Amino acid sequence: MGTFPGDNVSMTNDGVRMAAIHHFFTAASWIEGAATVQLEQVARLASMQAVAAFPDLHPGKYGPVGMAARADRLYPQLIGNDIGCGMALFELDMPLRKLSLDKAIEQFRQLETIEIASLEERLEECGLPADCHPHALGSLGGGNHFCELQAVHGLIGADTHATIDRQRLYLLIHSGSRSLGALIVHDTIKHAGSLSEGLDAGDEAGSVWLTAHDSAVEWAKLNRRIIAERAAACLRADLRLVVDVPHNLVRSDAGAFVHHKGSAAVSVGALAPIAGSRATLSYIVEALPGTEFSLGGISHGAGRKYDRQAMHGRVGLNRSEREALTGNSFGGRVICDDRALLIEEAATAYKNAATVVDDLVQFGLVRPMASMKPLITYKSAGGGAEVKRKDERRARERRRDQSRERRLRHD
Ligand SMILES: Nc1nc2c(ncn2[C@@H]2O[C@H](COP(=O)(O)O)[C@@H](O)[C@H]2O)c(=O)[nH]1
Ligand SMILES: [Mn+2]
Repeated sequence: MGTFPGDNVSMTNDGVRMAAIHHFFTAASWIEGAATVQLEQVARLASMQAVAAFPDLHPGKYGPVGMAARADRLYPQLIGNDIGCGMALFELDMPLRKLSLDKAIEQFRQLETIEIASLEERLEECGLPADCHPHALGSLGGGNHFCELQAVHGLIGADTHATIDRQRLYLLIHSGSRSLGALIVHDTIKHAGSLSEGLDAGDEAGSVWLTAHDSAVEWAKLNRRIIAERAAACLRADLRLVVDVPHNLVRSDAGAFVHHKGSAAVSVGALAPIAGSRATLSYIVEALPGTEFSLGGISHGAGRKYDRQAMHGRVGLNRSEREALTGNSFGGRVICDDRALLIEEAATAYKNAATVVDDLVQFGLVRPMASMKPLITYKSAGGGAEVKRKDERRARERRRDQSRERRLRHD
C-alpha cells in the first residue's frame, strides 16, 4: 500500500525538511487556501515521508480533512477524537416499491430507542472487552453523522447489478467511536504531554495509543452495525453488510504508518461509499490499482465548502427556508430536532460529490459503480442525554480512582 515513485522529501528555502504533497484533484475541485496551508504543515512534521490530498480536502481542527500522510512516527492529533469514524453501507431485504415514506419516517424516529440485546457479547465477538464503553454503542453522535435510507439512483458499472440491486433499499451509516475516541485522546495528551513531535510506536505512550486506537476502530465498526440494526428494526427489515470503510485511522505500512484523516482506507478491488449530501447524490465506487500511489486512500465524501459557523446567516433565515431544510432535493426528508444542526449541516455546506468522483476517476483511483439518492436522513443532536450522563459518571469515577491511586502511592 502507498508507495510513490520518485523522491518524496525535499528541503524548503528556509531549510525545513518537507515531504512531497501529491494532489489527487484537478482545478474543477475548489480547495480552500487554509486547507493547503494545513497540508504543508503536515508535510513538515518530523519523519513525514509523503502526503496525499484528495478532492474533498478542507480545513479541520488539527489538520486538513481529506488527506493521507505516511510517517515513521504516530501523530494522534492528525486522526483526532473521532478515531475509527467511517461509512458503512447495508442492503435491506425490503424492496423500494414497498416503502411508504410517511410511515417509514415515523418508524425511523424510534431509532435510538430500539433495545440492543447482549451488548457485552457483541463487544467480545469483536475481540473487545465486555466493558468497553457499552453504554454509547448504537448512538449516532452529532455533527455530520447520519443514518440515511437510500435508493439506487443509477447503476453505472456494467457489472454493478451483481453487487447492488436497484429494487432494494440501502442504509448508509456515518458514525465513529463517540466518546471512547475522545477519552483515548484525552488520556494520551495527559500522559505524553505535547504531541507536536509525534509518538514513537515503540515507546509506552505510542504503543498505548496504538492499542487503544485499534480498539476504537473495531468499536466504531460495531457501532455502525448496531445503528444499522436499529434502523432495520424500525423498518421491520433484515440487513446485509455491503461494505464498511473507516476514514479516520492509522494503518501500518511496511514499518511506517499511514494516517487517514477523512480519507477512506481502501485496498484495490474493494468497494467504498462516497457520501454526497442532501442535495447531491452519494456514490459507491470500486478502488483501482491507482490507489497504490495514493497511500491507499480515496475521498469518503463531498467535503465541506463552508464551516459550521459560516452557515449561520447563510440559510434558515426565515420560516420557509427553515422548513426547506427538513426536506431534500430528491423528495426525501430529514429527521432532526435540532434547528442549529439543520443549519450547520445544510446541503449547501457541502461540495458536490460528483466532482469529487470525477477527479478520482481522472487519477485512476476509482471506478464508479452506482449513485444513490437520500430518502430519509436521520440526524441526532449528539449523544443523547443518557450517554452524556453516563460519560460524566464514568469521568467522575476515573478521577476518584486516580486520586485513590495517588493517595495509596503516597502512603
Ligand atoms: N448522503 C449524505 N451525505 C452527507 C450528509 N451530510 C454530510 N454528508 C457527507 O458526509 C461526509 C462526512 O464527512 P466527515 O469529514 O465528517 O467524515 C461529508 O463530506 C459529506 O459529503 C447527508 O445528510 N447525507
Ligand atoms: Mn467522518
